[in-house]
Amino acid sequence: MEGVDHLAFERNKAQFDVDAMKIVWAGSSHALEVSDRMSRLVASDPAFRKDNRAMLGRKELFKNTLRKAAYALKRIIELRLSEEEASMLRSFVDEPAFTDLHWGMFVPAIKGQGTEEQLKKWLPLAQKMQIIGCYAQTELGHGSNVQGLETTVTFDPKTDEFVIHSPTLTSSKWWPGGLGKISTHAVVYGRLITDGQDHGVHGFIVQLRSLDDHLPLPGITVGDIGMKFGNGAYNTMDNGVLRFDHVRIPRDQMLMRVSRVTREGKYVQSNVPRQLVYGTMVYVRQTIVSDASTALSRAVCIATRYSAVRRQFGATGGNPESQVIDYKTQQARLFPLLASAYAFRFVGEWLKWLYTDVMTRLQANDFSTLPEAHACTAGLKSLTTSATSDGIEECRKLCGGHGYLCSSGLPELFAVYVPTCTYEGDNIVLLLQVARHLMKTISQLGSGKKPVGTVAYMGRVEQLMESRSDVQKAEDWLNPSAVLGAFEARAARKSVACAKNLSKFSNPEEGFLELSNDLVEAARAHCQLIVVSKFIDKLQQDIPGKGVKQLLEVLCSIYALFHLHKHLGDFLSTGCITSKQGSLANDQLRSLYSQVRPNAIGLVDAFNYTDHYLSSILGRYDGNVYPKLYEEAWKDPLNDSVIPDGFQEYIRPMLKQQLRNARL
Ligand SMILES: CCCCCCCC/C=C\CCCCCCC/C=C/C(=O)SCCNC(=O)CCNC(=O)[C@H](O)C(C)(C)COP(=O)(O)OP(=O)(O)OC[C@H]1O[C@@H](n2cnc3c(N)ncnc32)[C@H](O)[C@@H]1OP(=O)(O)O
Ligand SMILES: Cc1cc2nc3c(=O)[nH]c(=O)nc-3n(C[C@H](O)[C@H](O)[C@H](O)COP(=O)(O)OP(=O)(O)OC[C@H]3O[C@@H](n4cnc5c(N)ncnc54)[C@H](O)[C@@H]3O)c2cc1C
Repeated sequence: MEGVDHLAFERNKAQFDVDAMKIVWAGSSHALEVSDRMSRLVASDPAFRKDNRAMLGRKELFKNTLRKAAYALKRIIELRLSEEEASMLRSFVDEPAFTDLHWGMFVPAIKGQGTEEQLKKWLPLAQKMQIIGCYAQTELGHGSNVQGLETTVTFDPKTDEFVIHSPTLTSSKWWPGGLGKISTHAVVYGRLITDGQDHGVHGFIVQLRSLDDHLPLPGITVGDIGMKFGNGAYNTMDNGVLRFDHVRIPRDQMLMRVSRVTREGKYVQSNVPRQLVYGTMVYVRQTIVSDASTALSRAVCIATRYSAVRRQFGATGGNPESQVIDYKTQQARLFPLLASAYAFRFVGEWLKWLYTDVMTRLQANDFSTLPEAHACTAGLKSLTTSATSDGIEECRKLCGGHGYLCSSGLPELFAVYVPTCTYEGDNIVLLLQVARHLMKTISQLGSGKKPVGTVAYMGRVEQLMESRSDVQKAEDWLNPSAVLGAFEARAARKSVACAKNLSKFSNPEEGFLELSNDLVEAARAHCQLIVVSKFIDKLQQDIPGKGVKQLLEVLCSIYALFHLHKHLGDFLSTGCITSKQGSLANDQLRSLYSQVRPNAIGLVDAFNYTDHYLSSILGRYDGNVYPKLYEEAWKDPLNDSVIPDGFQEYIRPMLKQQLRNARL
């Protein structure tokens, strides 16, 4: 029935102030107001329609993305939107596009690695979109190992230029988004060579295409790398290939904040650490953590609403069948994902703070927190994107057969989301970076250097190696200090075990390779501890609204106890808890799921997503699923005609032949 809220009875069950929770989710009343306004603006404009994406061929799909990007910019200018509003509007357009790389990587790379002079020259051009840029780091043969890049950038003192060259096939730039067809410029990473000396990888601003006719400049070969996973999905993006044949750029197009080359060809390093060349990745990894909460909450919103609509079995005495959300197994799969979405939101908020703090310190030449920022962004990017990818797929399964339909919104969400496990650093490679940080922290404990930030607990390692949980009854697990104690002890013990095993190797690098699986597990345990502790920290804040804080406490406990249950082997084998305590945690989880149940719809409504943004019939706000699924089926191009193309040509003759054979 059109106009009827089929989920109203669920909404009436909520025991908390949903509007207040919306503010907590958005981060502030201001952020909620802006995101609400921008999402409605996009949803109400037919130019941003996206329900036909899965049906479009690559060329049509891509052209459509270009149209939307140009139209979005036109609206941003017409409506005089602020940077914050414009960025929100682009995110609600919800279609991967070259603009993501322009705003998300090209502009930040210039901002982070350019000198004042370079900022003055390039930023206005990029900000007004008079040029369009991408981030060209990865090569056909080299992605994770940035130091292994082959592209050469050789200084020619005669002309005061750099000569960029792709010496081998494997040195071809491969993957950069926006590069394939649209970008006019790129920040290109290559090995800087002066006077025959290789100074390692540096970034350079390079013009790729003419601003007059958009043709590649001399010496440049550029194109798209081809279709990617899933129909529609990430194929709106022109991931590209790029080769240089001795292309010349002026010397002042080297990004020179970290180091520079003088007119005479002398290589001069500034006082900032070399790792700042990797700064753009740190920035983007931080944004990816917040985006994880957005992607996961979308999937959870769809699966939760549909689980309340869907009924199976249990019809007794003329009553309808049971809502599948009432099955304990459904709750045990769904509610930890709901809790994870909130957990990632808050750890994302904290990571943004950490990043901003590091940036402020860098301005004052304080580089002390850079290793912590690198380890946290790398580890949390890895943890949250892996969990979100798995979570989206779990949500698809939670929706049964209908989840497999494109109109559920889940296949496309998965296909667009899953490469986050690879881009901006493969998730295993990044966890190994965290492990290095942990091993270094442990190795420095004896020197009296006090660990700070997220590794501060390592300073209590002796106590944590001995500690025993004092949980005696299920409710004791609601105590944040019981949870923190267990997670800290597990993380510390896993790291210490790795460090002890590493010390048995005469060659530490060999040991690191041999023990890398254990190191990855230790890094994961450390990252889970960060998520749990930042959720607990969030709850120390003043959170207004009836029942809001109480529900967040429930979700925090679910996040922690679900992981304790899932990784029980870790907690038991390291002796942090007993098997009895493990089973009490499980008892507590069941009770927590029951507390979430009446509030489940309210908790996903608090994400404040429009139907346009969700693009899911199963996740419709009004729960009017069946009539809309039925209606949608008839829109499929296969249903344009009763008899499909190809039937007369192939199937009718085949049928006839088979009938003839049968009569013989
Ligand atoms: C339904 C439809 C839904 C639609 C939704 C639509 C919404 C839009 C969706 C999507 C939009 C997408 C927008 C985003 C697009 C992203 C595109 C992706 C871009 C990319 O992938 S860019 C390329 C990224 N590449 C990588 O990440 C490479 C990974 N590798 C590395 O980072 C490094 O090589 C390394 C860290 C693995 C190793 O480096 P290296 O060998 O130099 O280092 P080590 O020797 O190990 O360490 C040396 C030293 O440096 C420290 N270090 C390393 N990295 C950093 C750093 N980044 N910052 C600071 N410090 C660093 C390291 O710890 C060592 O320190 P110590 O010496 O030990 O102290
Ligand atoms: C959709 C998408 C968009 C992208 N956009 C851009 C872009 O805009 N700009 C850009 O420059 N790049 C981009 N990339 C490239 C991306 O950054 C790389 O693919 C990523 O960094 C992973 O590197 P790789 O492909 O070399 O993987 P590999 O390193 O080859 O990984 C292959 C396997 O080897 C394993 N492995 C590698 N090294 C180690 C190790 N040391 N120890 C243990 N295991 C290891 C990995 O875990 C993985 O299982 C994009 C990629 C994708 C998929």
